[in-house]
Amino acid sequence: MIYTVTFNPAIDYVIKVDDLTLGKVNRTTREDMYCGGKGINVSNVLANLGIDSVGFGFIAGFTGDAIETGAKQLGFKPDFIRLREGMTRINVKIKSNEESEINGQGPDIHEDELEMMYQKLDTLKDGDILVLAGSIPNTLPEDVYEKIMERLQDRKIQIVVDATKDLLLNVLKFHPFLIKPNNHELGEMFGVELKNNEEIIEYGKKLQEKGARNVLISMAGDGAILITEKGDVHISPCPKGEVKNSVGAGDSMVAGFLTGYLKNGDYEEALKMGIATGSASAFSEDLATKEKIMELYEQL
Ligand SMILES: Nc1ncnc2c1ncn2[C@@H]1O[C@H](COP(=O)(O)OP(=O)(O)O)[C@@H](O)[C@H]1O
Ligand SMILES: O=P(O)(O)OC[C@H]1O[C@](O)(COP(=O)(O)O)[C@@H](O)[C@@H]1O
Repeated sequence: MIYTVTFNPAIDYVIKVDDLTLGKVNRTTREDMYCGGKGINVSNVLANLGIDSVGFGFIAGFTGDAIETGAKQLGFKPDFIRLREGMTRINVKIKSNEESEINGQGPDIHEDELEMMYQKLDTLKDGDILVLAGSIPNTLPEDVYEKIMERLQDRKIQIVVDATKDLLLNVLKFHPFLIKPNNHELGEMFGVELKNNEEIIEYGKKLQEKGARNVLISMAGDGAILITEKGDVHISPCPKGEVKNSVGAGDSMVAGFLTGYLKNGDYEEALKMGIATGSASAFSEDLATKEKIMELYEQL
């Protein structure tokens, strides 16, 4: 079974505003609301691709209720822990002349509530896949993903981590199966700006030296680079098209990669499915449908 963990789910409020002006009343020309948060997006797109998953995470308040109901409609099994106080965040994504995002910090998670998550994770078995994705509310220590991986290290569970900075760097010693920073996040981790593919590969390999097995670096409209545990480097462009909403493109790429990999363990196939799925989400208002993914896959 595939399990996704979203410590910090969100309602994504995606609005279009002509010529956003700070300090003035702006009016939207379009608004959409989606269940979001990185693990939830991965489960959503896996469901669109016909693959079952269970969504773990923390929810709170009426926005949390909406996430729980939404998950069932999206086609994956919600198994969220309800926090006793606070509110699942609403992340605002503004599409204007530029794209801007305001992501909330999320509700507090108390020690006993975190313990409930550890107990759920203790039920995972050899052969399961676990996706740890997204930020954590800022009341939690930056080593929480590390603690989860340490706890599971004796089981044959393939773990994917999609997070940034220390949350990601701290887990590398436990050899995650896959990590997926984007090129900017990769540069930030080392305090450098990466200007070309050679530099991206050089720094991607540093994450491998620190313990990651496969490193997938997404580069938005420039495609992605995969550095595999076998030492191969695959560089892939992505299809061209009209970008409608790139929120969740990275999460979609993770779902596509896993779907491709699960066919027969082939990394080139995984990358191809990852690219097609990421781009299918970027070219859609909502996340990728199977039909759109396969249309782009055929073009690659
Ligand atoms: N402008 C775009 N045009 C085509 N594909 C895109 C675009 N933006 C994202 N994608 C697809 O989604 C993948 C992940 O996008 P990216 O923006 O790098 O991830 P993240 O959302 O994690 O920052 C890319 O590798 C690509 O396949
Ligand atoms: O947990 P974080 O890092 O704040 O990210 C949460 C946001 O990321 C998303 O999952 C989108 O992620 P990507 O665009 O990187 O795929 C949104 O749905 C959500 O609002």
